[in-house]
Amino acid sequence: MTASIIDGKAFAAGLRARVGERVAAFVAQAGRAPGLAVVLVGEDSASAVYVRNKGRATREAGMVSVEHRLPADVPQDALIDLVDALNADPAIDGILVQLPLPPHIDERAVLIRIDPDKDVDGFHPVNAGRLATGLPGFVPCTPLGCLMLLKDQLGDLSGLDAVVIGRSNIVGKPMAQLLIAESCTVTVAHSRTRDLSSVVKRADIVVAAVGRAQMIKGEWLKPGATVIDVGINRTPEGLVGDVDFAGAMGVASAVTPVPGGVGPMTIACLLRNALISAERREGVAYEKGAI
Ligand SMILES: Nc1nc2c(c(=O)[nH]1)N[C@@H](CN(C=O)c1ccc(C(=O)N[C@@H](CCC(=O)O)C(=O)O)cc1)CN2
Repeated sequence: MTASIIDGKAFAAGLRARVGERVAAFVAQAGRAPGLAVVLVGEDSASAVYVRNKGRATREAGMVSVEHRLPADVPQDALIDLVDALNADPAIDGILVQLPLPPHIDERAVLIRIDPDKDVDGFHPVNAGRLATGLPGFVPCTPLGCLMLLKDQLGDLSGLDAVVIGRSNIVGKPMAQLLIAESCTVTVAHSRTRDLSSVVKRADIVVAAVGRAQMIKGEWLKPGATVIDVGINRTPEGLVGDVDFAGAMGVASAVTPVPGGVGPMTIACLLRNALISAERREGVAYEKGAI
């Protein structure tokens, strides 16, 4: 069996185009473009690339991109003051603080300060609670992108066995919540999970977000499984995911590649969340689930 490759780059391009069309409709109704503020602290080179790409994608979709670059030694209070100013700015619909933050800054203290209704990253505990209880809110971009790819691939997910490997607040936990909401039977595995290969073997859907290069082996998979690889690991051989891609291709029915799978969906979903935030804030009518 050779699996099909899930083309996240193409799917993300389609989503960005749909967001762009709806941004144009928003501008016609509201008389202004949605505004997205991105805050980068420090010099992390991967973060700098992601922030640049976010700014470009935001502008290409017809939105206003506001970028704030702060030095690596910025005091936490100054970062929080900036978040407060963005919360109060009526032209800003979405606020994102790029992670990771330097070690002297308490990430949670910063994220909790973002107005939940401008929290387009979906990391605020209020939005985590809304997701867990089925209320409308913002869903973190990477798991939202994974879910879109899964639904595009499989249609109705109800009743399927899903294993999420990783329990971070950014990917693993919200991914599990999204799959529960789709009526999957969900197992969350992590570094203490015993006999991980047997847990993975049961799964129709595998979402790997563990942060270890090529850890999930092809022979661990159930034949015909759909595999979503969230990992971005820089190795001497180049960028690889958390899944042994070649091995998975011989067993699974569909696999996301790295690069070109989940990564591009993260930025496309950020644009979607920023647009929805602007629509909600301006009371512009939108069709739920249409994007
Ligand atoms: N505030 C946030 N910080 C971080 C998030 C996030 O969602 N919000 N996610 C990641 C980084 N990230 C976006 O910020 C991100 C990661 C990867 C990609 C992407 O397109 N990856 C490409 C490969 C690009 C490369 O060479 O690195 C791919 O997979 O094809 C986009 C966004 C951590 N921080």
